[in-house]
Amino acid sequence: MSKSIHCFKLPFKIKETLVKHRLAMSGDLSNLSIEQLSKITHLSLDECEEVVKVINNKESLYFDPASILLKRELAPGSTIPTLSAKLNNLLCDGFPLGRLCEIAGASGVGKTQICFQLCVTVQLPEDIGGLGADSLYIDVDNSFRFNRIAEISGFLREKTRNMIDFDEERISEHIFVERCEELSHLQVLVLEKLEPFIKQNPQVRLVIIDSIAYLLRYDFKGKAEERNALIWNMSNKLREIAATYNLCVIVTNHVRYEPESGKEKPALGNRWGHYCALRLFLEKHAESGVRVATLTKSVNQQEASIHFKIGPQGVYDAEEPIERATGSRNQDCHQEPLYTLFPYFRFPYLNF
Ligand SMILES: Nc1ncnc2c1ncn2[C@@H]1O[C@H](COP(=O)(O)OP(=O)(O)OP(=O)(O)O)[C@@H](O)[C@H]1O
Repeated sequence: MSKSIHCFKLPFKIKETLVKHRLAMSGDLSNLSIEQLSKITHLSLDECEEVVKVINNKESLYFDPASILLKRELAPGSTIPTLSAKLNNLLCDGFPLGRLCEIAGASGVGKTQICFQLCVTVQLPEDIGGLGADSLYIDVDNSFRFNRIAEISGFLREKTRNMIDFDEERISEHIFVERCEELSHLQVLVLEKLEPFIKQNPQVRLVIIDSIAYLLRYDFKGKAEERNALIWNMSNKLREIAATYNLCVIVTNHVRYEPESGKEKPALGNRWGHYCALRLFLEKHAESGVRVATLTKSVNQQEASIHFKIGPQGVYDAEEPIERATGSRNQDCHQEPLYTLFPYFRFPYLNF
């Protein structure tokens, strides 16, 4: 049986390299010679020999110590930042790799705008602390607009004084888009096609499904149990893909009115809420027009809210001061605007 590479006692750096090249399961290595492995991963022949030896030892059973997980969480480029410092702070520096995250809210609150912005910021180059990565956008409710993404990248190009290559054409080459109009298509995509695609495209570190609720709420013809089983299978697969390949999976979700509380809650039922590691709930106050993002679920941050705005650059900070969320890795981020946006960046003149 194929096991996660993390079940084997190998140095952290080697495991990270294997995962980066989408060799995250022992089965992925079974048909590769030491030389082929070295060619793909650029690990030395000695290192590849060690990998093959350890993986072929069927008796070995190993669990990563927490220190290794900590190393990964603190590594530069372990999150995808937005262009709102407050939102990044709320999320502990941005949307985390390795997790299934949800952005929920009513129509027009800004879910898609955040997703568009992340398709740009995930491409920030590695040499300045970004991921230099690609994204896959699964467009379920026909909301994908490249001209809006071009507007966001144009803003960044201007702000970074062309130091970062945010050329429209280049940006567009790093976003894969799949339009999905039927539930059966979404099902096949998530359960069967996504993982092979991720393996073939190791540069993809962000997968967006906008929205997961659209077809599951309105296109489902079967019984409630079948629908729940499908939601379970899809969320399980998405969680597994996020963790195995250390990428961020973001799904957007609609809201439903809950008569008991008189409030709007994320759709797809309470059980769905357990499946995501992080839930961000967006609201827009009808009278004031103020937009609020609330972190309602996180494994490492307390529940808190921030105000945000939407402009040509996508989401950005509203002026109101906010209380600092606990657990942020970047303790000085309130003093230095550059670092609030991109914690690991080294452009001293970037000031939004
Ligand atoms: N270029 C722009 N400048 C300023 N605001 C913009 C711009 N483009 C979109 N918006 C604002 O973004 C909001 C729409 O947000 P978004 O598209 O993210 O909605 P959503 O939450 O995804 O809704 P739905 O569930 O219906 O898809 C609108 O209020 C719109 O005015």
